[in-house]
Amino acid sequence: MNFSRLLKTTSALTSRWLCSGRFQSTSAAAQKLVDVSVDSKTGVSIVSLNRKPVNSLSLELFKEFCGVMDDLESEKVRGMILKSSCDNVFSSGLDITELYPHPDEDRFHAFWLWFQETWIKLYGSSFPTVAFINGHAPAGGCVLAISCEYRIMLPYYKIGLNEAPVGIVAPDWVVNSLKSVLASRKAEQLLTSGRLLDTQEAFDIGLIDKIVNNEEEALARSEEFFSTFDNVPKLARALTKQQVRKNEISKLIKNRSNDAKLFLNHILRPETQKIIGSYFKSLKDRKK
Ligand SMILES: CCCCCCCC/C=C\C=C\CC(=O)SCCNC(=O)CCNC(=O)[C@H](O)C(C)(C)COP(=O)(O)OP(=O)(O)OC[C@H]1O[C@@H](n2cnc3c(N)ncnc32)[C@H](O)[C@@H]1OP(=O)(O)O
Repeated sequence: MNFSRLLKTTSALTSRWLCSGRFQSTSAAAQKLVDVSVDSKTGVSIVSLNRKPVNSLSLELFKEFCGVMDDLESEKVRGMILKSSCDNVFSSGLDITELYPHPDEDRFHAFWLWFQETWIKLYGSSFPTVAFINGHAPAGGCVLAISCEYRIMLPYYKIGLNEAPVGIVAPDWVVNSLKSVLASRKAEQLLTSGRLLDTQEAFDIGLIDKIVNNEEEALARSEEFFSTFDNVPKLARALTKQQVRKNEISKLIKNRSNDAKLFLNHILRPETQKIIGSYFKSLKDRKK
């Protein structure tokens, strides 16, 4: 099966979940969780995550984001910049309330499939993608950033994969996305320590590509990146990117339901619930 068809294909079980109207946000019409605008100078789409206060990643946000990615694919956009509308936070990662306390199993299954779908669409997109990391990007926030092709970050924020200290083990598709950016040894150090790096450290190890001081500079640096493809036929670029990324994506597509089951079992374990619970409490207590 060719890769474009594989991207559109998923198991019957997965399709049933992804297509079902269950877990529809009642306020979806009232509040957009993902905003899209177009930079009139460059024709590039700017996609802003807009789930206040910290862009924690919920099932509803994933669904909306996937819809936006489908639109951008069919409009054949020149490129996309992913950023945040929240002050100081790009994304705070998975919404912990989707994981704790003891999530509803059906909702959690759907939540995980939509997280996978988000990664498949972002990592496998045909158009060039830039993450403008305009705030902290821990855990799932970092996963979004490393799924893009190029990363530009404002100073003094933190980025990394701090799953291990939260009692969560990263699946191979997340590990391999990180290894597509960093050498294996650096990726392992970052994952096993769960350390969050500041902008300068992230730049020094190659986790991000550029440091900028403001949005204007970010747009200029993004444009430099997009223009490196101006003389490359769109289709050839897209197929080449997918050629590089297809093994990881194909592996997940064939294993989606199992990956969801594994994660659910892991999350439901009393020890995992306990660790996530005390982590969440410490997050809340920080402000007291
Ligand atoms: C077989 C096993 C397979 C395992 C597969 C594993 C898959 C691995 C792949 C990805 C996994 C990802 C896991 C996650 O993403 S878990 C989430 C991890 N996130 C974090 O650790 C970040 C936590 N948040 C923070 O550190 C800060 O909030 C920060 C982002 C730095 C922003 O700080 P600040 O601006 O000071 O804002 P507050 O801390 O006051 O936050 C405002 C309110 O938002 C709540 N909050 C923050 N983050 C989350 C979150 N992720 N989920 C839910 N809620 C969150 C916070 O508690 C505040 O609430 P309140 O106002 O009520 O106090």
